[in-house]
Amino acid sequence: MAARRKLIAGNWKMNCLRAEGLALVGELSRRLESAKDPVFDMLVCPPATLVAPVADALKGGKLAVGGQDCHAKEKGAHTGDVSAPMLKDLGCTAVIVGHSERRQDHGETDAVVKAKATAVHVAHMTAIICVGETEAERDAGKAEDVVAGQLRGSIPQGSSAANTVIAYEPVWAIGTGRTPTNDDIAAMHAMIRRTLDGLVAHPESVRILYGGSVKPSNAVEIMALADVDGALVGGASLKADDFWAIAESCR
Ligand SMILES: O=C[C@H](O)COP(=O)(O)O
Repeated sequence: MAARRKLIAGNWKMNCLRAEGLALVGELSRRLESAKDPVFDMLVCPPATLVAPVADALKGGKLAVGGQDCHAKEKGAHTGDVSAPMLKDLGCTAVIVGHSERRQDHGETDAVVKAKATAVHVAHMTAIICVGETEAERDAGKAEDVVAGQLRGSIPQGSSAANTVIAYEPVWAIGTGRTPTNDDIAAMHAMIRRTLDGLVAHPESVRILYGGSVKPSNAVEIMALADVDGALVGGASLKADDFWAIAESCR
């Protein structure tokens, strides 16, 4: 099996003013730059308002910067939106697409997510494509079918480990303090890996992140599961100590 380097990604969502965000990345960057041979890559995805100052502060360093969303079009009359080339222009290397909060709050369908992921690829960045079932879907025994359907609908042709990361985030685990059992996470990640066969080149090389109430106290066991190649962290990514502890849980 191809070695997959862990990715610890922080999704700040709609949090942080400038001073807070710059202090957070200052601390994380200081730790990352002085870490000896870290076994993980680290990425922060600030709100659109902070991408430029954060990217400027981190320029040339190891801590990468990404966007939380982008428009599918390169430019045009789309008030309030941000395009993939605009994020690239600021120094982003990745963009989260299809987060369940976008799917729920903005009605984003798999087709929309696929178009956005395509835009990210065209702009030469990595698309972090999010998938995950609701609690009702899990209770109905449909979790794997739902996630497989989202993968088939959201992953563009031409995707590979070089431009695509999958993030499995059960909707009911986001910000709730609840997580699936380790067996359930491992089973879902294995299913995702199987489903990637035929959708991406070299599926064994694609990183599959787990997201949903990851914190220092559960990170060691979750990061050790087969086919878990890192984490997409929300709340705990806003505290340098917690986010760093999650990263250090990678072996
Ligand atoms: O993108 C991150 C996820 O939605 C997880 O959020 P959370 O760690 O606050 O549960």
